Amino acid sequence: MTSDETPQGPAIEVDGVRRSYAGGFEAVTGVSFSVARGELFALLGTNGAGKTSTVELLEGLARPDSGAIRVLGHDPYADRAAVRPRIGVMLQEGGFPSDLTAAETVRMWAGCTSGARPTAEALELVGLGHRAGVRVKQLSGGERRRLDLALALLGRPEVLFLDEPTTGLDAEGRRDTWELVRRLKEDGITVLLTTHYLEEAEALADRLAIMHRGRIVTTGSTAEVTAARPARIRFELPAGVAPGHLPLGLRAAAEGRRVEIRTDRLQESLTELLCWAAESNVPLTGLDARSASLEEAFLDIAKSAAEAEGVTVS
Ligand SMILES: Nc1ncnc2c1ncn2[C@@H]1O[C@H](COP(=O)(O)OP(=O)(O)OP(=O)(O)O)[C@@H](O)[C@H]1O
Repeated sequence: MTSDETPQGPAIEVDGVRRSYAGGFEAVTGVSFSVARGELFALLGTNGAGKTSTVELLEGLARPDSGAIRVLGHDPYADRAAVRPRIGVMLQEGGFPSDLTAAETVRMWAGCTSGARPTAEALELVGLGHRAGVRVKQLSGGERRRLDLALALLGRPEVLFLDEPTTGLDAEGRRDTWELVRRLKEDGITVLLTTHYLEEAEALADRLAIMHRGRIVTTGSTAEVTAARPARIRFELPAGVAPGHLPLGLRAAAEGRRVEIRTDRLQESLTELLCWAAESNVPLTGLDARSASLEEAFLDIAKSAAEAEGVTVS
């Protein structure tokens, strides 16, 4: 262990990082966040927000123009030899020779990984034990993603980078991967996840950051990110009862008999609505009350960021 490494310090620290590409386009414009050991942190964002550009810096594949990055206490670019054996990277496209079997692929990869798990263990870990002898080209898309994951886990990493791990998987494959990621977390692995699936971040992340145009627009737990967004109550009024009959305090938008109320005080508004319905003897068909989802928060954030830039989003 080197002097700059604190065992209890964050697994990842990013401070004021900027990255430009040839031609001067700045894709990452001053990003800061930190990820505690054993935490799962999700990096979300609109298309082209700069997630991949940021993650590549953390993986030591490029050097930031300015700002500082520490992964397990080291600069991942300057000190790549110290960091690389301790991280696992699951790429979006594995790109293996398609004529090799799953087991041969793992063995080939193990040849360049220090302290690699045995092949059978790596395949079992991702539920591919029974597919060891199958050629890569005969694996399903979901199985190939799991093979990508087996390779990322081969060196027993302390920090795992998952880039869109469930893209192309069906609902069951996605749930299986989530279970696996949860188990890895229970084993104490720190995970940095990028995903376009907000429900994936909602299901897995301890904390998350939403990026837009190279910067972090909001960060926190799902509950913190959604807390600032209004909750929603929906129902249908019976014929003969107009939305105008609702209590004045409830800001209701109506379309025919369907009513939607947006509120920052879900419990109070719901109580007010239910008391009114009981007193007035009005049945509320299809009543549904819920806090804002991460998806709503994300869409709101993307919309306000675009509006601030003068772009209209429908
Ligand atoms: N090699 C490159 N040269 C020039 N510009 C680039 C390069 N790579 C990415 N960019 C630009 O940098 C910006 C951020 O790209 P990046 O791939 O980091 O975003 P992202 O958030 O990962 O996007 P997505 O969700 O669409 O994959 C985009 O505008 C992209 O066009």
